[in-house]
Amino acid sequence: MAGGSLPPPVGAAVAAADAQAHTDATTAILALWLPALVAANLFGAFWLVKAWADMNPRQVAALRARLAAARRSWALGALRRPPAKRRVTAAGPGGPGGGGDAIGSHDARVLAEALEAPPFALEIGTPNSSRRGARGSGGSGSGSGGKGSSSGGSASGSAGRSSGASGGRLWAADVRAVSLDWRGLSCSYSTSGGTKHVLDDVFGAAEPGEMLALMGPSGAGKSTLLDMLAQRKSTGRLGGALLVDGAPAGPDFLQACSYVPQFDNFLPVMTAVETLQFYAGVSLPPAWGPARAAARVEGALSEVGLSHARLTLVGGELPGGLLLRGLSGGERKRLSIAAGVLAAPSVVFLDEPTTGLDAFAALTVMGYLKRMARESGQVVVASIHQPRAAIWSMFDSVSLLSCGRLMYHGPRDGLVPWFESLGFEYALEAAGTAPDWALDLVAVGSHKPRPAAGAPRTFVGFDQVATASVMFARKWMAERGMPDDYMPLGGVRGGARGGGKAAEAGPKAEAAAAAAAAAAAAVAAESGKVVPAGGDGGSWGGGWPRWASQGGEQQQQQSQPAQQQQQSQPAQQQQQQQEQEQSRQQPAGPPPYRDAPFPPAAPGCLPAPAGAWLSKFRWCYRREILMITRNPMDVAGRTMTFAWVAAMTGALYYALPSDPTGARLRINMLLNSVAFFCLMPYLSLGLYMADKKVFMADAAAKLIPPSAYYLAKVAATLPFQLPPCLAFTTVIYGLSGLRPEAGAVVANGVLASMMSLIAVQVMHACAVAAPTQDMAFMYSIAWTAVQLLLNNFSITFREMALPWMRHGRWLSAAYYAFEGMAVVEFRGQRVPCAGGLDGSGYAFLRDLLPRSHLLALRPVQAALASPGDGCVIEMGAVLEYFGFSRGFWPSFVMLLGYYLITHVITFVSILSAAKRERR
Ligand SMILES: Nc1ncnc2c1ncn2[C@@H]1O[C@H](COP(=O)(O)OP(=O)(O)OP(=O)(O)O)[C@@H](O)[C@H]1O
Repeated sequence: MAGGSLPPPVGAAVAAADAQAHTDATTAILALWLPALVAANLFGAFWLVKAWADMNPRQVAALRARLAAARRSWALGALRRPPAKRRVTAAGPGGPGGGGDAIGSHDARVLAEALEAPPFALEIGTPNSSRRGARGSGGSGSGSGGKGSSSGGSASGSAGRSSGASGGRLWAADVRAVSLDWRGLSCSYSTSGGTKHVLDDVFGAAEPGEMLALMGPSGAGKSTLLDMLAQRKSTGRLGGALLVDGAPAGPDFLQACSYVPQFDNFLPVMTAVETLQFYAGVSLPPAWGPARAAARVEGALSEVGLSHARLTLVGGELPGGLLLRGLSGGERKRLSIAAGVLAAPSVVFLDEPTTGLDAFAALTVMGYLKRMARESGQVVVASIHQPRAAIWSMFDSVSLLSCGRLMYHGPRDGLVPWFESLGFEYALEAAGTAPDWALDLVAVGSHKPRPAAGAPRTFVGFDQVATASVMFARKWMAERGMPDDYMPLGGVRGGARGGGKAAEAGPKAEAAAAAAAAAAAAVAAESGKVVPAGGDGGSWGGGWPRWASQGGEQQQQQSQPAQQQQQSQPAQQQQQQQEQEQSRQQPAGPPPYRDAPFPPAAPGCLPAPAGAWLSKFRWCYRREILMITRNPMDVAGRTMTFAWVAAMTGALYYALPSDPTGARLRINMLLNSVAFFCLMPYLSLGLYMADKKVFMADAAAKLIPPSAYYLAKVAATLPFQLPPCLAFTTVIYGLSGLRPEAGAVVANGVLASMMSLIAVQVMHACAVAAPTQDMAFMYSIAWTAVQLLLNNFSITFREMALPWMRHGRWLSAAYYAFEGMAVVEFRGQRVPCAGGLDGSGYAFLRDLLPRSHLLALRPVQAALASPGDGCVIEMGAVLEYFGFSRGFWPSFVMLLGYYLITHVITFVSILSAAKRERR
């Protein structure tokens, strides 16, 4: 900047007034920033200590005990003697606190209990037969199937509360025993390569107290089948029927079953007991009341052997990378199971419950499940990979899949005999355990070599798999006296499938079918043990078993080539209506499962019991509070970061002068603080992404209505979002010495808070709407760029050459906040200039008008130096330059509208995320 000589200011009165103003401003500065900074740090420190205390209950209990002991000693005057050392533990209602040793011995005890009697030598084929007898359903045996399936569904409810089963177990008395029967389950996807069939005509059944293993090579369709049975599947073209006690599963089935995912979504910062309390709160009927729910929680902890760890954090990685020590893998899995069975479901589905566990932990977990099924009559269906012998022996029955086809369903001990009957040889020494052998046998794929001469034979190719599945279907149906019209269809349905590959119609498929027929004939001829049954004996090699209740037309409908199946929607609807009409006119006959849409009811449309919404809201709110306050990076971290960045920024702009130079710096600082509010919420993006995962898991389990979740989140987070922002703006305001009027301080704080809330909300919306974290970053960066560029500062809207770009102001919350804050700061503010321009102001004019001879003239310089007692500078001129006119209220209303819109966008994104399948 060019220098310039400045005549000395004149006017003693003006100088005195300036000095007084300066003193006042300094007082205002000190009155504002110091308390704000101290308060922010105390606030952050409080939550930091609280987070530590909440997450270390044992240490806190020990500390308290020490303090109490010290107080007692002091009271007794025995301070001189050191108190005797004693081990202090946090004894909770579930039992005394324990260390790692206790966990091991406890596991061993629980395992011993689980193994104590029948589980490893179970009666095959008729598990829990005494229970079924007690139910009085008189027909739910696995042999009934089809028409005769379990007609006594309603009676089973009460009878299922087997008194003998309870044995003191908490959930046993509340479990309503049910039998399941699934038929013709199919799932296919439209892919770029054509229709991909991942499940085809899968059937099966499970009885109360039965433990069923879903097995198959990778990609065989286990998870898909599990999801369909658990009514969680929402993508793909689904077909088939699920019967519960002989009747098509209704919406209430969702409430009667629970699903334990492979990977839980527990919050690392919650203890085991808090986690179960939450799940009890959202899954138990409100009518239970707190006392009964609490008893159920403690009982469940004790059932799965976690009483000793009730106060242990779940642990794991917090968003941001902080690792919390917590439950071991096996304990976590048991907690998952406890959460799944809290509401005493009739059926428990588990996706790979042993994956990731060591051998002993896996055995312990399966031991719990076995005992639970045996004692409470729950059906337990678990997908499992290569179970070790001890675990295998706990299962009553097994469903073996390959390439989406059912290879076997039935008693565990029937698996080997079935495949032996097909001509495959099982030798324990060479093949390992039965499940290992069966998996090797049915796994097919391009990389599977044909067995060498003399080596044990296995399936090679999808065609053999398809053939064997047809043979098994016939055997299964025949054994159960299923309707005669259940026949494999003759001919080829246009698709050869294998290893999850998309089906292709056409000559290739026909060739495959021919090969299948040949292979089947070879297998049958070689073994000489299985003779294809049915009227179309020669055609089974390429055909598919089909459920058909009304003869040929319906079979035809299902056996159409893929392109014919994709009829126009109205035509399909018309046909469905006709079929429904037909079935109504025929009172007798097979159950109308074929007409039942799958899933039977729109997920998430369960009638919520009265008071359930409020109760779920309360539990979600509680969980949110724990999540926020226990993560040191959340409330505490954010508040302190805001406060210290504010202190640094304020120090940069310390005590800005009230002159034209000061005006420029104030404008810069206001814009910087707005930009800061746009950037700081990036701290929360990871938190929101992690939170979304938790919500989607709960939504998939239909545990929490999105509205309850969202409102609870807003209610819990809002009070914690405001303090950091207020601390930031107050510290900066004070240090820089902005307009020292109470109204201006409040207005600035409100506008800054709105800007901060909007930015945080935008991050939340991006996290929810984006499918991945990278995409969420892209969305947020796009928004931030708009805020930083379109705020009327570096280029004003009227200066933009492209007029349409000016409409960008509607997207810029930063613009409204900046405008409002600038107007609050400058409107109506007059700075006395009786003392004349100071050196920098004069130099500024010289820079602005370098060639002006006027400024060099002595009279002009004298006038600038001493313009007279009435001289004032109108700071509002700054606003005119930027074209700012909206004051506090219009800016506030614009920001409020913006904020509400971001909430609407977030909520709509949450609704859409809740519908997405979580796989
Ligand atoms: N949305 C989808 N679109 C296309 N194919 C899909 C889709 N979801 C699943 N699949 C395919 O369905 C097949 C079966 O998947 P599924 O997860 O049920 O197998 P799995 O037996 O559980 O496998 P794993 O043991 O490896 O988990 C796989 O080939 C998979 O690629």
